[in-house]
Amino acid sequence: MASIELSSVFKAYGDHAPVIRDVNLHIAQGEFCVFVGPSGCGKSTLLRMIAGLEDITGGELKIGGQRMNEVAPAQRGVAMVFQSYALFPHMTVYENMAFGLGLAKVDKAVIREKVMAAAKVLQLDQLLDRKPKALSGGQRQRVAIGRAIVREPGVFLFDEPLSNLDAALRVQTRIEIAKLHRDFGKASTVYVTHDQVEAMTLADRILLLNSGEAVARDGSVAQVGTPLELYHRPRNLFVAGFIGSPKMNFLPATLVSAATDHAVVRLSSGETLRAAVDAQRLLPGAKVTLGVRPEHTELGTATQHIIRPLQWQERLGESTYLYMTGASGSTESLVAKAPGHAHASTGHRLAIGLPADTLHLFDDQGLALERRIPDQNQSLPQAA
Ligand SMILES: Nc1ncnc2c1ncn2[C@@H]1O[C@H](COP(=O)(O)OP(=O)(O)OP(=O)(O)O)[C@@H](O)[C@H]1O
Repeated sequence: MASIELSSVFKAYGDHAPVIRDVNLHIAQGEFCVFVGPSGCGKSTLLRMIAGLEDITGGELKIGGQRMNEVAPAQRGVAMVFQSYALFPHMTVYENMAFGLGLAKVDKAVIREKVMAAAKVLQLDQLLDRKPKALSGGQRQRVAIGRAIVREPGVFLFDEPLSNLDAALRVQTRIEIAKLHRDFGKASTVYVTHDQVEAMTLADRILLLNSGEAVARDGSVAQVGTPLELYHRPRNLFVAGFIGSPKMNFLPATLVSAATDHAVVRLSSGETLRAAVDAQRLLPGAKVTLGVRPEHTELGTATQHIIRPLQWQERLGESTYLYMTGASGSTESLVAKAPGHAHASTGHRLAIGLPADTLHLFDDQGLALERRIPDQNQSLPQAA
């Protein structure tokens, strides 16, 4: 049982540019925190620094209130589950799960009790005599998780544990990990993934790392927050573009008028739109970027709308993605998510509704203006 505290944590390999810059984060005991970001942003490095598998160049790491920078991995009270499973091929499932406890000289009867209990939870009890090569990918990953569970660590660290599984097994194992955390939720968990669906569904809080934009920001924190905070209130263009699939549409625009509860902007097509944001810090004429998620567009003219010709459509059954080209004189494209029964012919001019309270607005530095929207949580009524 342990909290994790990262203070001004920094990592550089030799003379190369830092891969982690100034990360400050407090993960409460029992919290499930997901590190997410594009390939190469440094999320595995940050996890490995917590595990003790990478040195910390600067700053401080505390686990359970104790400084850990110089403490050996085995003494940190953490258990790590790797993408590659890292099972011993010559040992059975039972021996793999018992190995760490054996090293720690735990009594054999106690080891047996713990391994059998974990095997039952993970539905491995019929497979204990098998060697890893006789298991499926999903079963191997369950053994790797079981090996971590039996140690009853204060901190669980997961490094892309589902990457080697096929799509269906990923979903199933993701749900199993969420249930395990709910049922044994005293341990703090840090989970690294580049998959935003895993991040959204598993996390109490997400830490998104910058990458690929300005080099000076690589490896720094883009935003920390609950999954819905990052989705509804992304702090900047990078976060807005990373969270959500298909990605948020970005349309260049010019500010026409600004107030504390709305802004009016003109697109390069000449169309004007109102956005429910606090725009008082900007002056009319400012260059801005309007953001709208494909799933928040509405077909038709019932609300403020823009007209765009249809270029392409993808019919998925449950929904249809409509890909529009820019209006004449503009190059930007737009993706709208429509109901599955919707379809149109290429070249048809469609009215795409963009309600004011679904829009995001970013200044010329890419920073979001605060949205003036109601709380996005809606409690469902309970059936009698
Ligand atoms: N031993 C090393 N020496 C020098 N650079 C390294 C070393 N290990 C990692 N890096 C660099 O550090 C950066 C972060 O790597 P890291 O593996 O943490 O990224 P990641 O976000 O986990 O990416 P991925 O999702 O692709 O695994 C990368 O640019 C990588 O090339």
